[in-house]
Amino acid sequence: MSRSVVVLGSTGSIGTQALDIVAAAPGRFTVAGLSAGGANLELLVAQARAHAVPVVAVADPAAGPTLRDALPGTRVLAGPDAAAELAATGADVVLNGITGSVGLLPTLAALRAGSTLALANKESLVVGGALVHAAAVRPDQIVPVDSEHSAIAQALRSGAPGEVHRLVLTASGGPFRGWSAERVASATPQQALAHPTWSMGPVVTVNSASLMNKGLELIEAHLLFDVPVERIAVVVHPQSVVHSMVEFVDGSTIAQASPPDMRLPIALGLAWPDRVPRAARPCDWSAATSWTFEPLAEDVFPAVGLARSAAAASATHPAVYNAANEEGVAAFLAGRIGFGRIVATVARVLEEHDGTTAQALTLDAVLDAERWARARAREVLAAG
Ligand SMILES: NC(=O)C1=CN([C@@H]2O[C@H](COP(=O)(O)OP(=O)(O)OC[C@H]3O[C@@H](n4cnc5c(N)ncnc54)[C@H](OP(=O)(O)O)[C@@H]3O)[C@@H](O)[C@H]2O)C=CC1
Ligand SMILES: CC(=O)[C@@H](O)[C@H](O)COP(=O)(O)O
Ligand SMILES: [Mn+2]
Repeated sequence: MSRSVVVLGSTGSIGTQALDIVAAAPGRFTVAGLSAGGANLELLVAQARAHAVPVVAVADPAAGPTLRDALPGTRVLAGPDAAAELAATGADVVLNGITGSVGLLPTLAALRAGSTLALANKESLVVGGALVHAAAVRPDQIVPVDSEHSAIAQALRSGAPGEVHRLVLTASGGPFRGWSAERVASATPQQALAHPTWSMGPVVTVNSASLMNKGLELIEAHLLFDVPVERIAVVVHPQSVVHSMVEFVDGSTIAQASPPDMRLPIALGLAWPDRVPRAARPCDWSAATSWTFEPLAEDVFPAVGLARSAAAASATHPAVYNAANEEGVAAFLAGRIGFGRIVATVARVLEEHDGTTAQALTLDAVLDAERWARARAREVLAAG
């Protein structure tokens, strides 16, 4: 039977690839809804027409009338809550491909509605933490789409939870691998946006360059697989073919390998636990090739260490880690600050955060921490 799928962030890198997968597997999926920010209405309209989508959501309230004119017969939701409203409609699968912690409420809404959450929007899990788990109404409701976490989920099929010794996240190292700290500090947006192996949206690409992406992924892995951060290692693998590994207690390591192509983990996220035939090309074993692994230069890239400290500090520190970074990335891409100030600002704001002492994390506590971190980061960034 066809699976109904809602795609949040349909006009982005994850969203467009998800719709490619749906189009390439006729009869397997039905698109039940699309959502976007509103920056690319032409594409959103074209997608809605191509997939005969019954509901479209857009964050920009001013885009509502344009969409209603262009899509007669389609229900249009417009405004900041539109994505969460769409996520709550009870589709079989909600793919969250929104960028940033603005994806938190849609993530919670999808889980509460009982939909399988195919999660690319790692920020919502990192900032929401225990809240996200508490919103789930059944086990295994969250299926990772992030390539590393998809790799780990696949590798975990090889053993029982008690047999897992540690998780090993691979990192490409980004465009500044091998650079000195001084050189990294003055990198330009153009340099930061030139990822060596993946073509992705701008925020995750800059996060890869600063290794903040790997810090977020460390916390994401801890939350998804319930493995303490001390038992999650990060290793640099510049080819991005081994997407991560699980080391078992007997010394066996199971790795997942495929050329860097998000269509594979997206397809698996939509079809989990099944695989979609020909979702992506496999490795070519007929050509000579080599895979290399090296330690992360933690002195040049402190972001992963900061994530370890944030995860240990309190339940609201991860939200602060992410919010300060989102502010830093926006300022960097707007040309207001140098690259080195992104992570320096995250470190400073984390240090100043009091953290929650409450037993149970609440949504208000997360949103308060976010608001405080964004305001404080803006002050620090403006002060120069
Ligand atoms: N791209 C990749 O290969 C990978 C991405 N990820 C993660 O997936 C997520 C998406 O990344 P990516 O696709 O690269 O990002 P993009 O910037 O390419 O796309 C972001 C999407 O989110 C939409 N959007 C922005 N704000 C809102 C909002 N308030 N409500 C609804 N939609 C909104 C955008 O719409 P509009 O076009 O209107 O702005 C766009 O469709 C991120 O969390 C990223 O870290 C994880 C692994 C790999
Ligand atoms: C494709 C994907 O999952 C990205 O999150 C990827 O991880 C970015 O690569 P690096 O962060 O390892 O450079
Ligand atoms: Mn990733």
